[in-house]
Amino acid sequence: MIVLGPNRYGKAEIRVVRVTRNGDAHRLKDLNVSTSLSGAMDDVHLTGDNSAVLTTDAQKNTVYAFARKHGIGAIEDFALLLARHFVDSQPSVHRARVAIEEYAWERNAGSGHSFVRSGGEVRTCVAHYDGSAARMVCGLRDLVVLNTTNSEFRGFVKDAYTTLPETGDRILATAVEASWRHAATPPGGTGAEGGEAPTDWDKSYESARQALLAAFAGTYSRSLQQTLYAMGARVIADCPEICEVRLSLPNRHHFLVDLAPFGLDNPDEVYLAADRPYGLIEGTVLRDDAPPAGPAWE
Ligand SMILES: O=c1[nH]c(=O)c2[nH]c(=O)[nH]c2[nH]1
Repeated sequence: MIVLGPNRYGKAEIRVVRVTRNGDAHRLKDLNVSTSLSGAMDDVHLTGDNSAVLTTDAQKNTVYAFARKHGIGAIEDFALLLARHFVDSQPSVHRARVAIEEYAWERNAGSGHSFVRSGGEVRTCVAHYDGSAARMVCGLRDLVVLNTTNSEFRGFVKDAYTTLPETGDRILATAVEASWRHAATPPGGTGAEGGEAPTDWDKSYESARQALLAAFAGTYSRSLQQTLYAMGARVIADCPEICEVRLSLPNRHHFLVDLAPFGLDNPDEVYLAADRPYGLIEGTVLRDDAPPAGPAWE
């Protein structure tokens, strides 16, 4: 017997730039939106009957039309708006997943209409909606951070292949990829179940980001693993609306260069920044009473 397993479909990477023109002070939102729908799609796959299909082309058009009609505030609100629309307007669509990346721009030279892309950091969110519950995962990637001290690494296993020397002081650097889960949001609302509503997604994002940065800077690190836990725990402690944090931290190794051949010492001043291979440290930090994640991470 051959059967159809889980399936979904949508439009990936819909690039939308929305300009809001308030007099001379323009605002810019630069997004990459991916939609993904699932539901009563068995016949589409099994018999070629497309009557349940809301085309990926229409999904793309909806993103542009909603950008015009509703504007774009916090990406989380835009993602929820789209996810709810697809499920609530189409009987064949039972679940929607809307993922958004936001690229940040800042004003250029104080101008109202000139912008400069800021940082490398990208803000992310993934909204899920199934007609009754909405789930939100927010996050960021490419947040590059570096400590010039307060990082050691020693006491590790020494097997036949271990050559790494122990160090009591090294550079610790990483490009943070983090995502954090909010509790389920009720239909029609943007808040979290249990009264701790992230009604202001921008504020919630900013406090999670600040918590990650503060923990990275403030932790005396005995390993990147320990720093990872400190960063996740700080987000959970500082942001009551967040119940789970997942982190992926590439260890951006900085090796002291041997300058002895040139008759020079190197008292922790000149490093080679290696790009690969790199250690990849990943982990999840969560409240022990976190509600079930459902499809939030899918
Ligand atoms: O913080 C670290 N964790 C490791 O597991 C590891 N492994 C390694 O070679 N260097 C490091 N650094």
